[in-house]
Amino acid sequence: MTTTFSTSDICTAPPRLHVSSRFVDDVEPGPGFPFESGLPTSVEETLELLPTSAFSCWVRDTSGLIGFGRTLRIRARGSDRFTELSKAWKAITDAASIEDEVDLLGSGLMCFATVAYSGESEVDSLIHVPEFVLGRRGGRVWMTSIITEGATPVPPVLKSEPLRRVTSATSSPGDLDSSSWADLVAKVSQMLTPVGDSAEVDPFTEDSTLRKIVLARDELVTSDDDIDVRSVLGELNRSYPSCWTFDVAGLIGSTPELLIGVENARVTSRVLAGTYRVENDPTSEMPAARKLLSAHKDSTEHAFAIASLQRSLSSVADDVSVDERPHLLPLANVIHSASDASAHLPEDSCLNALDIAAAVHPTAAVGGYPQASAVAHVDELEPLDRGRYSGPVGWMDDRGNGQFGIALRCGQLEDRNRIRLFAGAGIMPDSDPLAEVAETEAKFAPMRRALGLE
Ligand SMILES: C=C(O[C@H]1C=CC=C(C(=O)O)[C@@H]1O)C(=O)O
Repeated sequence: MTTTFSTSDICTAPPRLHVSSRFVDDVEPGPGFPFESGLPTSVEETLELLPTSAFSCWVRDTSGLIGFGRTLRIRARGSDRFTELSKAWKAITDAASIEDEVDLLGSGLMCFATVAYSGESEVDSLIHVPEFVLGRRGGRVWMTSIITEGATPVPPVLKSEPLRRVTSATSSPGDLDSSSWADLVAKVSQMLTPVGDSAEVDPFTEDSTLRKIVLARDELVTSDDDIDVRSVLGELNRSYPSCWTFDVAGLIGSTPELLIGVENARVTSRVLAGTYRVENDPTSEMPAARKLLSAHKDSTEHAFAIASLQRSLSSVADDVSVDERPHLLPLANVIHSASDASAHLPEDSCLNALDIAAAVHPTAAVGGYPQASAVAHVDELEPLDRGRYSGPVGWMDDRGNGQFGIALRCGQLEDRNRIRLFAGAGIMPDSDPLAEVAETEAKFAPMRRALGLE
């Protein structure tokens, strides 16, 4: 049974969780061995072992965390959603007893989390604590069990069930069709003030002139049969191995953008802004992408995204450094301009990965530039509630470590056979509305393909 708590319930009476992590790749099949037909050797084989619903996932290439069963869920809404969830998580971790023979990133007590983009959203932000976690990192496989004090642990025996590809999906426009969205792009680009060709972007400027706004659109995909989420995740992981493929509370996707990673006080982030649409093959189109992404519109858009991260990350971390020049990140559907950043948490910092995500959200990749004025306009101009799209999605542990991606290239499951897809684009003063529509089409492509639509 799933129990969803408010953050105040948790802080008033934190449940005592018992946590145990052990390796399962050196255990002989027999009593206590969790797999009916041997240790899974790939992400696909692992997905086949899961129930068709009620699981969570954060996987990149062959490493990651897959949770199933539910020990508890915590929800929050409004502008304090980050602080409230973080406080509740700290209360839980303080009360927990943990045995962790694995001691790898993601072992021990952990939770998955997904946070709404806006404090105005009517969608819950959630922490989800699974009953079991299968982890794979550095060639090792482990299992964690997380149970509430007094509950009897029932060790699982996982049976394989083939993934069912989605074959009967159809799509329809969401809140705005593409031509109304193009009209909105045209209106918004008129509201923005260009910067000069040679202007440096100063991260610490107090200038509030509006330069960039990210606008999103949605699309509804419905299928005759239930959507086998395991199959969607398998497709995404296979086609986008360098992205973080996730499913948390039915928010499913594969994001190329790491908002924040925290590992033993080292903070990392991957900033993306500037997009080239791949026509056929990303490798042969790299020169064309380089040309487009180094031109004024995309290079300024990228500079805004870096400036915004530098400013917000400096408020919580020391030694913030960003790549001197962006690099190209080729994916099957698009090529992005990307910069990697790193920083260190001060020794006396008691912030966890969710706190750091809160400090940098929303970046210019999903809000705009400068942050405060852009965000107010997004809420006012967009007719849709983004829900958890473009918010932080990922996991964290009891030591403050964790990884949060920006929930992009994703959809929110609304029913067993219905999912709402989201995609957005950074609008600049010189944006061409039809090119921005085409860019969002390219950003829908990973989910559409995984749902059998393209
Ligand atoms: C808002 C999205 O992408 C962002 C991330 C990378 C590049 C972007 C761009 O070039 O506009 C967007 O800022 C999305 O995928 O929905």
